[in-house]
This record gives sequence, C-alpha cells and structure tokens, in this order.
Amino acid sequence: MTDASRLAAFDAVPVIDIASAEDPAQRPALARRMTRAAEEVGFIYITGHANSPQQLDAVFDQGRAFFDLPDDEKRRVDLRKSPHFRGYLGLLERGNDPTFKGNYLEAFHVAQDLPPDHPDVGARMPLRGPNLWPAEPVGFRQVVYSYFLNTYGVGITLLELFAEGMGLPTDFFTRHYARSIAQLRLLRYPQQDDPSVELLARAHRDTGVITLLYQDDTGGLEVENKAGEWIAAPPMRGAYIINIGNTLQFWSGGRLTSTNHRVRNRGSGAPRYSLPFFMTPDYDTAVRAIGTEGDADAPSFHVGDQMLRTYRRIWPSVA
Ligand SMILES: O=C(O)CCC(=O)C(=O)O
Ligand SMILES: [Fe+2]
Repeated sequence: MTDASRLAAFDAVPVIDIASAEDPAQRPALARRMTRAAEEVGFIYITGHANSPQQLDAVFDQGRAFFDLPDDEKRRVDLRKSPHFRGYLGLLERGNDPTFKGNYLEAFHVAQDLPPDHPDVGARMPLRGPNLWPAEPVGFRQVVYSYFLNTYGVGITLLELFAEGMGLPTDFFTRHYARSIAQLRLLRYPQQDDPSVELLARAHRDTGVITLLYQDDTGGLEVENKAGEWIAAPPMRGAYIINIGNTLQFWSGGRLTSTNHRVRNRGSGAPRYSLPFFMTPDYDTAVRAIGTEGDADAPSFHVGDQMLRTYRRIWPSVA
C-alpha cells in the first residue's frame, strides 16, 4: 500500500451525475470533481449513466432465479469447468491457499465472451475465452451479458474522466483495455439471522483498477474514512457505487485512494444480492506509477500474473 494521504474524514459518499461527460463545456469540471472524490473518498455514487433502474433490477431477477435452481443445475456451469474462472462458485468454496477461509456467498462469474475461433482463444491467452451460460433461467444470458457490456462502457467513461481530471491524456488508462479481463460477479449472500454474525464481507480494499457495484436494497455496505469511522453507503436505486482499487492507487502514484470497505449483516430477513464489476485491463498490462514510466528501476507489476495468482489462491479451477 502506498500512502493514502488524500483520504479525508468524509461523512458521506459523494453522488456525481456523469451525464455532462457528453458536453465538452462541462466535461473538464466533471473530470475534476470525479478525481477529487476519488482522492478524498475513493467511493462515488454514479448517476446519469445509460442503464435504467429497470435494466438493473432485471439482472437481480435473473440472478435470483439462477441461484434458486437446484444445486445439480448450478453445477452444470461450475467454475471448475472453466479454465477462465467463469461460472458458478458455491458457498465457502476456495482455491489453493490453505490460509484463505473462503467467503459465505454464492457467485456467478462473467467476463468478455469470446467465441472458440477468436485469436486470443487460439493463442491460449490466460483468462480470455468463453463464458459458461446456464440453459435456465430463460433470458439470463441476454440480460446478464448486456449488463456486463453496459457496465464496461460506464467503466471506460470513468477511466477517461479520471485521466482527464489528473491532467493526463484521455486514453492514459483505457489504451490498456483492448483485450480487457474485466469481470462481473453476481453475488448472493445467504440470509444471516444470527446476530453474532456481524459482517457479510470482511473489511478489505479491492485489488483492481475500479469496481462498479450495484447492490440490492438490503444495505450494509460501509466505507472507512480517514478517522477510522465506518460510513454507511446505502443502496441508491439506479446508481452505481464505484470505488478505486489498489492497482489504480498505485498507478496514479498514490493520488487516487483505494478505500477500505466491508458489508455489515443487517439481519434483513432476506439474502443479499450485489453485482461487483471489476474493471481489469489487458492481461499484459505492466503497471507503473505515473511519472516513473522512464525509470527502469521503478517498481511495476504485471496485471495478469497478479490476477491469475489471486484467482488461483481464492477460487477453485480446472485441476
Ligand atoms: O457485496 C458488496 O456489496 C460488496 C462486495 C465487495 O466489496 C467486493 O466484491 O469487493
Ligand atoms: Fe470490495
């Protein structure tokens, strides 16, 4: 972790309407606001994007219908059948790290869906390949994949705005998204009525560049400010809540902040559904802190190697 010195003692997550990204006269001010929020809070509610609340709700409906299927149906698209970590992950299932305890949730993973004759598949590029789609529920593939593509589009806009807001070329980050390994996870946390279970997701910072989250109306997401206080980030219908991950904090030279967050168990009497989308760049991206590009001795890391290592550590995979 680099020093997250711009983090502020905020008392709420800011809300920013990005519709003015389309207006050249208003775009610079929007980019500066976005960047400032990413520095001081690291979390932002995003409104004014192209997805309607109905489209977003439809993804939850499909997710609910899928997770409600009998286990043997879900196992037809088991993560262990995909060399690219696509498909269904059951409760507490985990990878090759014996110290990792697993997470008490079910997940379904989607990434860019490449046909078998795509050159990246032929070249056996890691993490590039086809999704696993269940035959049921009807409409799942279409609804979930449109959500994947739309959210990816919003992610591109956000990365352009952050670049512009930092005085960098618009495509400073997005030039590394020609064959992105971005990933959508549909999550279901089972209903937890035991009040001694305080957290559904333990405190963590995200590994990646940016995460675009859509959460159902259960609530419980909390974000840690500079003073160590946990600030609620309640659901806002139709709005994404996005956050900066460790990779972008490093890439931005520590300027943008990867903020600690967790999900509290609110004992809502229902399972919790959420849709984190991880806006990961190309497998072969070598990330260096801004301003150190010409310095061969400056620290850098390989995005794909890091992701593959992490995935193998936490998720089961083919053999
Ligand atoms: O489920 C949520 O709302 C948060 C999930 C999260 O923080 C993550 O997947 O990184
Ligand atoms: Fe997270």
